[in-house]
Formats: sequence, C-alpha cells, structure tokens
Amino acid sequence: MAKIDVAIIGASGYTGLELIKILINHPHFNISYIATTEGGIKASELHPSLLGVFEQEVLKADASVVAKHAKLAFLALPHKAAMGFAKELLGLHVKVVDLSADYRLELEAYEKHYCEHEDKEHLKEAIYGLPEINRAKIKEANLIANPGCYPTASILGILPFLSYLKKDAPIFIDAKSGVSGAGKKPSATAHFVTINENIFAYNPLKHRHEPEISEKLRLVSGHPFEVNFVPHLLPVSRGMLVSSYLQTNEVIDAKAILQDFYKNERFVRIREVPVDIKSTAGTNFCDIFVSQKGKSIFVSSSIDNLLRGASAQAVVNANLMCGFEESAGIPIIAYVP
Ligand SMILES: NC(=O)C1=CN([C@@H]2O[C@H](COP(=O)(O)OP(=O)(O)OC[C@H]3O[C@@H](n4cnc5c(N)ncnc54)[C@H](OP(=O)(O)O)[C@@H]3O)[C@@H](O)[C@H]2O)C=CC1
Ligand SMILES: CC(=O)N[C@@H](CCC(=O)OP(=O)(O)O)C(=O)O
Repeated sequence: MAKIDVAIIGASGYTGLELIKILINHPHFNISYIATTEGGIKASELHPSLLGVFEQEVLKADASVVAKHAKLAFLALPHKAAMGFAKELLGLHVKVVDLSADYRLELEAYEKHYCEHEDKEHLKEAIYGLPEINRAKIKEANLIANPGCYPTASILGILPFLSYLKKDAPIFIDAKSGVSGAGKKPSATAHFVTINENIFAYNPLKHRHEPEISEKLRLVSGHPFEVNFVPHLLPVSRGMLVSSYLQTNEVIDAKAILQDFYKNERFVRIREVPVDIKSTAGTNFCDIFVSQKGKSIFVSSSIDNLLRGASAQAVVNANLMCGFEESAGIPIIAYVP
C-alpha cells in the first residue's frame, strides 16, 4: 500500500523533532515536506542527533507548497502562529493536526486566555484530539486540536470518576512537568542553575491549561466542576506526573471503576503502585494509579509530555483520521533504565 505524504511545520522545535523520530519509521506515513520559519538547512543540521539518519532538506514554510506535497500537516508551532497556517492549509484541502492551543477551546475561553482568534470558521469544526473521549469524531475530522500535555494527563486520570464526583466539591490538580514542556527557547526558569536540583510551582491557579481541563470535563459530564490547577517544573528533561484529588458522593470501588473504564484502551495502563515518569518516558502510554480513603480519591497519572502530551498523540490522531490502526508506528518502549 502506498504511504500517505505528510508535512511537519515547526521542525526545529522539540515536538517537531519527536514527530520526525516517530514518522521516520511509520508504516503508512512518509515525511514529504518539513519546514521552519527560514528553511535553507538540512534536518541533521537542525537536530545533530539525526546525522546519518534523516538528512532531508528543510524548507521555508509555505502553505501553498505544502498542499502540493502532502495530504496532512502537523503544526508544531506556537499558538497564534499555528492558526495562520491551519486556516490556509484547510482552504487547500490539507488535513491538519495542530499541536498548539489554537483550536482547543471554545471561542470565548480562547480569547480570554490567549489572544483574538483569527480562524473562527474552522474553530467550530475542530475536534479535540483525545482518542479516549473523541475517537469516532477524530476519524471523520479534517482538523484536530491536539490536547495540551497537562490536560492529557489530568483528564485521563479524572475521567473514569466524573459521574461519581460530588458536584459542589472542587477538583484539585497538582502537576509536575519536565523542562522540555516549555519548548526549545531558553528562559529564566529553564536556566540550568535555576532548575537543577530544584522544584517550584509556576502560575498557580492561573495557568492557561486550567480552562482547557475544566471545559473538557464539563463537556463530558455536563457539569461545570471547579478545577484548581497548580503546575510545577521538575529538574528533568521529559516526563509529567499529575496528582488529582477528588471527592465522591458515595464510597465507590475506585480501582474497579478505573480498570473497567480503560479495559479496552491500548494506551492507558492501570498500575498497582503509584506511577512514575520513567516508565512512560519514550512512549504514548498514560499510566494511572488510584488510592482511596472513604470518599476521598487520589489519582496519580504519568505521561511523556513530548509524546502522549504532544507528538505521539498527534500521530495517533493522524492514524485515526487516515483510517489506519490507532497504534501504527506509535512508540511503546520506555527509556528505562
Ligand atoms: N513541549 C511540549 O511538551 C508540548 C508542546 N506543545 C505545543 O506544541 C507546539 C510546539 O511546541 P515545542 O515544540 O515545545 O516548541 P519549540 O519552541 O521547541 O518549537 C516551536 C518552533 O516553532 C517555530 N516557530 C514558528 N513560528 C514561530 C513564532 N512566531 N514564534 C516562535 N517560534 C516559531 C520555531 O522554529 P523556527 O523559528 O525555526 O521556525 C520553533 O522552533 C506549541 O504550541 C506548544 O505549546 C503541546 C504539548 C506539549
Ligand atoms: C513546563 C512548561 O512550561 N509547560 C508548558 C505547557 C506545554 C504545553 O502543553 O503547552 P501548550 O498548551 O501551549 O500546548 C507551560 O506551562 O506553558
């Protein structure tokens, strides 16, 4: 069977590199076009780890050229930059998987937490690309809003318990991310001396992923749960650990509910012991552990922020959009030890 040609725009960043690494060995996709803002460089010059492995020429990003070379494009760009490309590509009948936040939220929430939306038309048809809640819709979609990393780990942990939760009890989420979550551009908090052997919260109760988590929980449950979200930065390159604290109406068997909810899901693993970040690093798995004391529930979830939190989930979405097996070419072997 002939492979489907795909494009990566934003190939110089961290998620762009992860997309290249997954797609190089993909059984059904061929990287026919990769681009950055300026182009004029080889992939192995952008990412020295690709030397002798992937030497493709990197072009200056241009939607009309993408349309000549690819049926589907991955946008690994910052928000705002992504919607400009998505709008043009969709007009040229190229399917889009957008890794940025541009199509994840309803219009009002997006404009409150990000900026003015420049593609309101396509925002209406975008599908939130979390397969565990939207698999059927993803298969029919032309535009996927790939979920944020914190929302992916948080929502997957909370989802099985949504219908048992006390409606007036706030949900508390304590989340920790590796530094690659902040992207390639250096910053004061990502400075080695600041983050090495250190850990700290940032944007507590004010992070832009809080509205993403609460909107998706509301759309699934029909109830506007109050979500309190506090992210932390961890002194590791990749990995994400999320602790969610929930209150149920009645005493439930949390472990049985969790196991039953995900019994047919390929990329969710239920653990008997609290999860760790190494066991999911390098994979598309979300590992989940639950513990309870009466009606108080502790859910611990772990993902690789760059893979299940971005690029591997993006390729899972592309697989579904193109009618392939969901797990085709998706990494499952963790970077252990
Ligand atoms: N890192 C993570 O764990 C996750 C990231 N995401 C999202 O995925 C997208 C890509 O993230 P990531 O790969 O980490 O980001 P990086 O900062 O590592 O890479 C983004 C790339 O976009 C290119 N770019 C194009 N236009 C602009 C612009 N106007 N301003 C700045 N850069 C631009 C830059 O390359 P050049 O200038 O060379 O073209 C840059 O290398 C973002 O929207 C991010 O929020 C989502 C989930 C997790
Ligand atoms: C550690 C770190 O800085 N993480 C990023 C989230 C990465 C991500 O998923 O961002 P998008 O929603 O833009 O896709 C942050 O807190 O802004």
